[in-house]
Amino acid sequence: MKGQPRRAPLVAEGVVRRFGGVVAVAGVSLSVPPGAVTGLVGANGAGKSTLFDCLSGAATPDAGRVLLSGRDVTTLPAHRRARLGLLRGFQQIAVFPGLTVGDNIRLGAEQAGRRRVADPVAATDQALRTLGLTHLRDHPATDLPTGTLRLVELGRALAAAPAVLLLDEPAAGLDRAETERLTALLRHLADDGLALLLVEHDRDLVDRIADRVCLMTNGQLLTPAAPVAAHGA
Ligand SMILES: Nc1ncnc2c1ncn2[C@@H]1O[C@H](COP(=O)(O)OP(=O)(O)OP(=O)(O)O)[C@@H](O)[C@H]1O
Repeated sequence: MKGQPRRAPLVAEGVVRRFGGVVAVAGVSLSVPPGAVTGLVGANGAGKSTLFDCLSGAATPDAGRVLLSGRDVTTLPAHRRARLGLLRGFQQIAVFPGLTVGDNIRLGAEQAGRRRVADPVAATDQALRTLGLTHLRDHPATDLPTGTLRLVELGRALAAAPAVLLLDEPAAGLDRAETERLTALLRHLADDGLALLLVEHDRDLVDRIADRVCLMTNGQLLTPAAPVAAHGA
C-alpha cells in the first residue's frame, strides 16, 4: 500500500443475509481499503458469494449496512452502486460475443454514467492499454482464449473507473502464464489506488497477491485483518 492510510471506500457493518433457515452471512463487518488487495477465502458454502452479492447490490442484506465512501448504499441496486464506483466481476465470464472487444469494454464506460466517466472512448482506450488488448480492439469477442476473455471482462469494469472492485474467482480457467499475468495486473491496479476484494479458491494466488486475507466460515469472518505480506511498501 502506498502513502498514508486513506478511508476505506467500502465498509460492511454487521451484514446478515438469510435464506429461509440458512444464515448464509451471519453479521459480517469488513472494510476494504484503497491501494490494497483484500483476499476472502473459505470453504464451499461459507457465504463468500452471498457476501459479495450484499456488497455489490445483487442482494439486499436482512440486517446491517453497506457503506460506499461513507454513503449508505445498503438498499441501492448494483447499477446504482456501479455509478458510485463499485464494480464486480463474476466467476462466469460474461462478455457479449456479438460485440467487439472494444465495444464490450466501452459498455462499462457507458454504464458508469457521464458524471463518473466523462469520455467513454478515452476510458476504453485507457483500459485497452492497461490490459494489453489494444491490438484486439476491433476483434469480435468470440473465439478468444479464456484468459483474454477474462481480461475483456476486467476491462469492462476498469473502463467504469472503479474505486472498488470485487472479483469472484478471476483466475478460474486460466493457465499458469495467464494467472501470472492477471496477478501482476491486479497488483498494479491495487498499487495505483484501487480497493480490491478478491474471492479466490487458489490459496497460493491469494497469499501471493493479498495484503491481508479474511477467512470466512459458516457465514462469519474469522480473521478480519490478518496481515500476509507487505506489497509495494
Ligand atoms: N439462493 C439461495 N437459496 C438458498 N440457500 C442459498 C442460496 N444461495 C446460497 N445459499 C446457501 O447459503 C450458504 C452460503 O452460500 P454461498 O454460495 O454464499 O457460499 P460460498 O462461500 O460462496 O460457496 P462457494 O465457494 O461454493 O461459491 C450455503 O449454505 C448455501 O447453500
